[in-house]
Amino acid sequence: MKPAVILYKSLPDDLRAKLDAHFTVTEVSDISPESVKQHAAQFQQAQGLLGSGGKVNGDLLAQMPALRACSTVSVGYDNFDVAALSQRGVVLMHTPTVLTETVADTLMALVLSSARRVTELDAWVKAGQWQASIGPQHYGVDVHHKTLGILGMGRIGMAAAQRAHFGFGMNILYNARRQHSEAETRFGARACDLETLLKESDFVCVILPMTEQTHHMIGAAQLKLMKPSAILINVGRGPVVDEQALISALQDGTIHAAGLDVFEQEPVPADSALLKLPNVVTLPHIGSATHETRYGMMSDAVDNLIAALTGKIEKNCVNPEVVK
Ligand SMILES: NC(=O)C1=CN([C@@H]2O[C@H](COP(=O)(O)OP(=O)(O)OC[C@H]3O[C@@H](n4cnc5c(N)ncnc54)[C@H](OP(=O)(O)O)[C@@H]3O)[C@@H](O)[C@H]2O)C=CC1
Ligand SMILES: O=CC(=O)O
Repeated sequence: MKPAVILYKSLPDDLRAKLDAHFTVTEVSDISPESVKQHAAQFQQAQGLLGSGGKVNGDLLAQMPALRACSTVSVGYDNFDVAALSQRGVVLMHTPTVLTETVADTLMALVLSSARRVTELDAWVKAGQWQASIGPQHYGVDVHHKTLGILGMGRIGMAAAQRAHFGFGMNILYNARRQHSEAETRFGARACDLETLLKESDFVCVILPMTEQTHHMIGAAQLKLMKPSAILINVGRGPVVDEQALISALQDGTIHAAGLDVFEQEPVPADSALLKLPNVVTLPHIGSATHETRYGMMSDAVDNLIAALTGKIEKNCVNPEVVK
């Protein structure tokens, strides 16, 4: 008999057919308590869970006694209580690598659009306000040959450094837990402590996962260390930056501007002060959102679940220590 799985994300037809060939699939709209209650029998029997969004914690695990593997369509896994999964012997699979280059492109888009005021001036032109030659009040700041500080020199950090170094001749600083010799050799990147990175960077780029250690790693004190001309970019996770402190820093000129793909609450509330600031570029968490990359992520997530439940896990496992 094929293992039962819960799917909480719509898949393209070919990937859904592949999943159906291996599993008995119940598709649900989400994994909210209401949805779990509505499909209680299927959740009880499911050995696998595939999707993205929604918390997978002790409460959900209690409703899924047969669960053996989760497969998330994301690289970040802060929605999962990994300790609880590991304690139960449930493997967690994710989709690193396939999205790395696309997210680095998004980061550079935020660097360029915040420095050159692309979205602000686009709105200005479309509002019919371009009536005469522009003057200094519309100028931006240069990106090329400036200093880019990368907070989190992992897969995406490396891809961002590559773009900044070779494409824009930028100096690269980085902060991570360990030394990244490859970044130093290939991109001339310099390892430094957080304080030095904040003080010396023209662009501070946050590409960190959300963990207990990274929560509010950038707060009022850290923003004060940045240059008044500096721009903060966040493509990691919203709660790594204290959003209230960021709003104050943007309002009082502590820093120059920000480019944000992620927020403390998503979707960002419509009345957030961030949305009223002209010196902030906001995106709706689109780091990996291209047709090609989202397809690749879903494809990897399907393969990951097949490997975890019916084959051999060779990559993409968050908690390999539970694999028997
Ligand atoms: N906006 C979006 O759509 C997307 C956002 N993301 C986010 O980006 C994150 C990074 O992805 P990826 O590059 O693939 O992940 P990696 O695991 O490859 O890189 C994470 C980096 O963060 C560093 N790090 C982790 N904790 C700390 C800490 N406490 N202090 C300093 N450095 C730390 C790691 O340091 P070390 O190298 O020393 O281990 C590593 O360099 C994801 O976890 C996700 O949250 C990812 C994809 C899309
Ligand atoms: O935020 C996206 C991810 O893949 O993580």
